[in-house]
Amino acid sequence: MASSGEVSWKLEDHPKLPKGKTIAVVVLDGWGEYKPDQYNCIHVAQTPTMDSLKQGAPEKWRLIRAHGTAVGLPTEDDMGNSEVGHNALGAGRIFAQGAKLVDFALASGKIYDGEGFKYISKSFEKGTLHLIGLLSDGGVHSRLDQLQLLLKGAGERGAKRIRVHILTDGRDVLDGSSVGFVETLESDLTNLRGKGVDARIASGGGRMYVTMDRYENDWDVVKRGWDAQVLGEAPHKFTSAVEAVKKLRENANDQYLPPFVIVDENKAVGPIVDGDAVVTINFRADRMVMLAKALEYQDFDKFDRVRFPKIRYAGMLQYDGELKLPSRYLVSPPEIDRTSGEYLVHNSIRTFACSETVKFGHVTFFWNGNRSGCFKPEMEEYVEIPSDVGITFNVQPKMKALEIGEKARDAILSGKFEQVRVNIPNSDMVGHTGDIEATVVACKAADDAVKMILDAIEKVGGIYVVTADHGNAEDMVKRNKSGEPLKDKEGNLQILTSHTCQPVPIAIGGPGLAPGVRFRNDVPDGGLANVAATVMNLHGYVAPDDYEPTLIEVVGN
Ligand SMILES: O=C(O)[C@@H](CO)OP(=O)(O)O
Ligand SMILES: [Mn+2]
Ligand SMILES: [Mn+2]
Repeated sequence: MASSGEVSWKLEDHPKLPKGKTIAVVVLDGWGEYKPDQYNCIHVAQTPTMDSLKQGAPEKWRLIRAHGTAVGLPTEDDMGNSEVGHNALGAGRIFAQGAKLVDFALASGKIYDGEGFKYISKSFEKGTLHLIGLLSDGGVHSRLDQLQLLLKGAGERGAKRIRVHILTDGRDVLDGSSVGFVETLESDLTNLRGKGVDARIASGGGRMYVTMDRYENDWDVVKRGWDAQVLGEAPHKFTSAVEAVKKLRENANDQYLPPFVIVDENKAVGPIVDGDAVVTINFRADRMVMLAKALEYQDFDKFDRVRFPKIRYAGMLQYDGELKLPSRYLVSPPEIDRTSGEYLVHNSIRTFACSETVKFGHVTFFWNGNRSGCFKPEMEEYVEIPSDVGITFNVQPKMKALEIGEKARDAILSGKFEQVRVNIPNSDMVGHTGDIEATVVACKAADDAVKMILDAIEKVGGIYVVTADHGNAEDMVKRNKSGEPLKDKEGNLQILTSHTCQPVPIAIGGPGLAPGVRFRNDVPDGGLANVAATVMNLHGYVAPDDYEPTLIEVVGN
C-alpha cells in the first residue's frame, strides 16, 4: 500500500513507557454502556470478564464517546457505526465523515460542479440515470434527505429519465419503517414527474438479502441485486413499490425482503442498459464495494453478469482509496491519512489483525483509513475467519467468537507480534436481528473470547486494551425521552435493531502495564479517536502532535 506523501514516520520515544510489550487491542462490536434493565443484553448476559474489567474504574476502565461529532458525524443525534468508529480508532483523529461531506456538497451545490456529476450528466440527454442505494434516514450508509436533494438537483440539471433502485433498511431504523420511506420517495417522484422528469422506482429488495453484502462474504447477495437492477429480472413483480414492500413484508422483515422489480404490462420499467448513468448513493463504503466492482470491472468472475452494460458509473464517494474504486465519484471521501497502523509498522511494531468475514474489513480496511491491503506485508498478518453464509446471526449467536479468540491467543503466544488486534462481532451482528434472547447468548460468547485473549496476555506479560466501536446490544428497545420502552399501536414493544448513541467502555491492564499508568481525568470528553495515541503510548511511543490526546498518564517515577 502506498504511504501518504512525504511523512516523517519516526515516532518519538515515550519518556516513561517501555517498548516491546505485546498488546492486545480488542474491539467489541456494538457494545455500549447503558442502564441495567431487561433490554440491556450485556447486563442480562453472564459477562464475568468484562464485569471484572469494570471494577478497575476509574483508573483502568472508563467510558468514551462513540457517536455524533466525536466520530465526525453531522450531529449528536447520529448514532455511531463501524465505519466511523474504526476510522477514528485507527486514525487517532476525527475526520468529517461521508454523511457530513455529502451534506456540505449538496447544500453548497458543489456536488454538481464536480467531475463526477459532470461525467454522469453526459448520459442525461439520451440515457437513464439510475440511483441505487439504501432507503432510510438511518444516516449510517445513506440518508433519504440526501437522495431527495440529489433527485431534485439531477432533475433540474437535465436528467430526463430517472430510475431508483431501493434497498429497504430495518437495521439502522425500525423494522417496518420501509413502507413510509417508500411512500415518501414515491411522492417525491410524483412531483418530479409533474416537472416533466420520467422518474420511478424500478426495483428493490432488503439490504441484507439484496446487494449490500460486504467483504465478499456472499456474492449471491450482489447477484440478486444485479439481476433486478441491471437485468430487470426478479422472482417478484409489482406495479407499485409501496404495494411490493407491503406484500413482501408478510413473509420477511425489511432487512431481508426478496428482490422485486416494478413492471408495466409485465415489462420491467428500469433495467440498466448501454448509455445509462448509475450512481450508488450510499456514502459508506463497505457494503457498496462489491456492487462497485460488478459495475466497474471489465474482468469480473464473481457471478455471471449475463449483460455488462456500457454505463457511466459514479459512487456517491470513492469507496476504496487503495483500489481507487469507483474511479468516478460525486463527493471526495475524507482523506484519512497517517493512520496509527501505518506509523506503527514504520516503528517496528509487528501487527496481527483478525476477525471473521463480516467484520474483517473493520480491523483492516476501516482501521487503515478505508484502504484495502497491508502497509508492509512483512510486518503484518491479517487473518480472516470465514463467516457463516446465508443465515441471520440469531440462529448462530456465538458466530466465530471462539475461533477469533483462538487465533488471537495463538498470535499472542507466538511472540511474533507487538500488536494483536481483533474485532469480536457478536453483540453487534446479533443485536441487529432484534432477537433479545440470542443477543444475550452473543454477549456471553464475546465475553468468553475476551477472556481467552486476556489469559494469553497474562501468559506473555503483555498489555490489553479492550474497547468497542459503538453501542448496540446494551439497548434493544426504542424509548421515549425519559427512557421508558415504547410500544407500537398494537401494544407490541418496539424492538431496536440499530446501533445507539451510548458511550462505550475502554479498559487497560495486563501484567505488562507499567506501574503508575492510569486514565487521566482531564479528557472527560474523550472518544474513540483518543484511543490511537493511547495505544501508541503503550507501545512506547508518543503519538504525532495532531493526534487526539492520549487517555493515559504515568504517575510516580
Ligand atoms: O451492518 C451494518 O452495515 C452496520 C449497520 O448498518 O453495522 P456496523 O456499522 O456495525 O457494521
Ligand atoms: Mn460496529
Ligand atoms: Mn452494526
